[in-house]
Amino acid sequence: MNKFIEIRRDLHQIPEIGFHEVKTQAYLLNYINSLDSDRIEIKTWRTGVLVKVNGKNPTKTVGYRTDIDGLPVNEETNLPFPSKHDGMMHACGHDVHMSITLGLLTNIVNEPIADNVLFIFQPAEEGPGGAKPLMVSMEFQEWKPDVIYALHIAPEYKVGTIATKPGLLFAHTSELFIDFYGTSGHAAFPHLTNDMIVASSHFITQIQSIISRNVNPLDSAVITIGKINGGTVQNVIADHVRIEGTMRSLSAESMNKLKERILSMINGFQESFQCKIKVDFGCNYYGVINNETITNDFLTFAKNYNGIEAIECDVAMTGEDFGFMTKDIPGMMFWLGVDSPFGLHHQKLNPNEQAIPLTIEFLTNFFKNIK
Ligand SMILES: CC(=O)N[C@@H](CCC[C@H](N)C(=O)O)C(=O)O
Repeated sequence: MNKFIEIRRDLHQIPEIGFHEVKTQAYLLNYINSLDSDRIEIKTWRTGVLVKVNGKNPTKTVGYRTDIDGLPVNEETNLPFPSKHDGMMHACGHDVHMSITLGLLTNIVNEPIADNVLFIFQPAEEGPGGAKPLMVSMEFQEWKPDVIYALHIAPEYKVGTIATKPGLLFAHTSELFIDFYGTSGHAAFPHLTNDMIVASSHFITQIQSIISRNVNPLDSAVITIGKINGGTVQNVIADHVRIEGTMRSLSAESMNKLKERILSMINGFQESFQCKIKVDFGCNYYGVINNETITNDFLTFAKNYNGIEAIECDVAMTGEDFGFMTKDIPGMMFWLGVDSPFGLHHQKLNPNEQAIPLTIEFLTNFFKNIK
């Protein structure tokens, strides 16, 4: 079996959530240290790893970033190498991202290019966000790349497909955590209580009108509530409900509008339902904005590469803290086809591993041709 498919299977078994990637970091360091080259310099940053491969005749540093965290999803793939961590899974493909990065790193170490290459194994992409604090760290600043690349697996595309576009590729995001506090009591005497199931249910439906009535229809936004918790038993009125969600928008202005409207609805709901409501916007990511020239050059190379079908895709409402990197450093991200019948964040996500060796070979050749 291909060595990097084996590595992907090892990493698949040890998913860890953001800033807890302890076993993952140890696994990565163990592999990177085995490369044993005097061109390599290694630093750790929290649970992440930075690896600089010094070039033969460098005029710049080219960055390549992979995320390394898993998700709190209960795996149901039936694969022979399932997650060993209960309730955790690499359901966003970061195991595939890491193994491709290790393959590219190995090839660049074996056949260095002219420029330095910085490999960034970044923690906490799914939350609370590793890119922003990493970028202000001394470790990153000392080796800051001049240009930066990254990929994300795309279950909906066939293996061999690469999709991207210049400009906005991934949306601006903000998490949304809201707690409703009322008064509990007997289910038969609602007039003596203040029912937070009723208040939060109205709120959940009403916030969807922000999308249809407050956001410019020529712009786009999404509000998704993915989790509701509240109440104790069927005949007691709930005095606390917590809802958890995420918001997406195509513009930073619309994201501000979403937050503004949520806050003003909260004021109204506190008044009309006579309750206390607390909101926390959690982690916020800037949209991934691909540099025009870098992306067009990448697409031209990919379109002419044997075995790759390169297409220009639409913007997606997914989020990525790689957006903080493309905000500051010229760079680009692309979707990589992995042909899984189940999508990102699904408990049955099953990427086709043949994408791993193919992408390592493609990226190695691409890096050799970076001007
Ligand atoms: C590629 C991908 O799926 N990214 C995540 C990023 C999540 C950011 C944050 N935790 C949030 O929920 O807003 C996504 O859900 O798009």
